[in-house]
Amino acid sequence: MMMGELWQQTGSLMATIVFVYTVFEKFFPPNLRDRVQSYTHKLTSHFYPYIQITFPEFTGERLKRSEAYTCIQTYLSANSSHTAKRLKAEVVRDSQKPLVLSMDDNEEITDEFNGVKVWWAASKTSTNSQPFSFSYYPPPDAKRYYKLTFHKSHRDLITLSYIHYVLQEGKEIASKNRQLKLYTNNPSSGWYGYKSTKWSHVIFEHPASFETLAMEEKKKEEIIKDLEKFKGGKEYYAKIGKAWKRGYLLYGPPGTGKSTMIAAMANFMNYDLYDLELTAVKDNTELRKLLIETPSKSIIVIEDIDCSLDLTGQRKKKKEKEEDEDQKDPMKRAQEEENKGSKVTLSGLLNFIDGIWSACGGERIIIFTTNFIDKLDPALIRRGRMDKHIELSYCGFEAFKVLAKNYLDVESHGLFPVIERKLVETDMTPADVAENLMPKSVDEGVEDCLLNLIKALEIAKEEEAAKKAQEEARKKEEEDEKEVKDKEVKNNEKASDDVKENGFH
Ligand SMILES: Nc1ncnc2c1ncn2[C@@H]1O[C@H](COP(=O)(O)OP(=O)(O)OP(=O)(O)O)[C@@H](O)[C@H]1O
Ligand SMILES: [Mg+2]
Repeated sequence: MMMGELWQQTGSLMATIVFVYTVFEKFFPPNLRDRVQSYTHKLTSHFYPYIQITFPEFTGERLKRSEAYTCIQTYLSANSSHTAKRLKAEVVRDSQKPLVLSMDDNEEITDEFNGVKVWWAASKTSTNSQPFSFSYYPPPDAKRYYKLTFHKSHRDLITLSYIHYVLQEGKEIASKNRQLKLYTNNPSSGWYGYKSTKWSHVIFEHPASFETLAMEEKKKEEIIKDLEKFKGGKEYYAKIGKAWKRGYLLYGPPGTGKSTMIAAMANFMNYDLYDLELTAVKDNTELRKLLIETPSKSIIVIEDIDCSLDLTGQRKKKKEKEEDEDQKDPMKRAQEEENKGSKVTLSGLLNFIDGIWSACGGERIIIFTTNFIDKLDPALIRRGRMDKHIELSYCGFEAFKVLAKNYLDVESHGLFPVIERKLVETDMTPADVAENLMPKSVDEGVEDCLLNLIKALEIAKEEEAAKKAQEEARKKEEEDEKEVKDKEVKNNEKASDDVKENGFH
């Protein structure tokens, strides 16, 4: 205990002073106490070799809750729940833990930093005007604070390093414990009312992780390393003079795990997700306002970017449309323009990704997904904007093994070699493989499920072959038709040449 340490270290005189001080603090009215405190401080500072720093819960004129106090509380909660004898339990908003334990008022614990011992005390002062209060509960206007005590010979170490370390650790622990959120953008018509916001959120509780994600092990490790490097890259990005952000382009057929990978990334990084629905964004100004509001440690996602907007530069049958437009009455045209929705342009999006706006907040990941990478404008996906392109493809044997472990809890089986062969011959998405691995009834065991998958792979192969044959037949038909047409054209040309020749004779 702190008191015991002081007895040993500063002798009985000091202890007496501290004892008197404590008695005064507990039993005397505030105004008298303040005076006594002032005298005892003067007296003790002659003998007392310790420095004390207090961190009040509320600071400033508007009494904002101090960020330092919150960080210290989190740090001490993580460290004190094993050592402190009196704890208080609270339900904290947005925390993953059902109950958060922290040291109770007037409790003290010790901590060590680089071999140096410090003392933390959770205290409160009362500004209650009543001189004596015997109520069990603290008065409503009690002011809480943490008090850090350390020997004056360690002044620099504590003030320059330890406090910084505690605040950083507190932040880190809080960010690990908090519940992740999934945000979606609101249409701008609802941005400015009472309590309205640009983004709505729900708690994000997707169970996806890199462990359960079915893909080649090597590729998975590469992505994990890339994310780790990004997370710890604050200094690196500052050194190379680049905004601390990273862009990923996930592409592949439907059902290959693009959305699942985004969820796994959010869980791995412990970042909130901002799912940006571009079709609900009217123009580039709105886009900028939305993106500016995304804080650091967030992942901004634009799914199916090729479908979201006219970002590919491939305007559908533009000429036909323009001709139609010319004949429309102007009122109707204006109304349609209004209803058409988004006018976000490729350059608007690129400006944000590249521009100075994107640096606000820092530590942000931007992810685009698409089923058709070839459809995208190269400007959108060039390296530097989308730093890493990740292909998610049909299920290979390695990916299958992950799914078999997830769904059936098996790592090897006599049927695995058959499945390996069949997966090479047939394109099946991980989503379909997973579906086939799921037991269809309570009686189905591992082998039944694997046999179901083999059957599904055989059917898929037959269907693929039939489709291929159909496609080839269609192509052949087209070629035959073309040949007949070419022949006809040639015959007609020959006939007209003959007529011309005959005419000259
Ligand atoms: N690689 C994978 N690993 C684990 N599960 C997967 C994988 N791919 C697909 N799945 C399973 O299939 C379901 C659909 O996958 P997901 O939504 O991630 O596909 P997608 O690539 O985003 O498809 P789309 O292009 O249609 O959006 C998921 O819920 C998941 O259970
Ligand atoms: Mg998806």
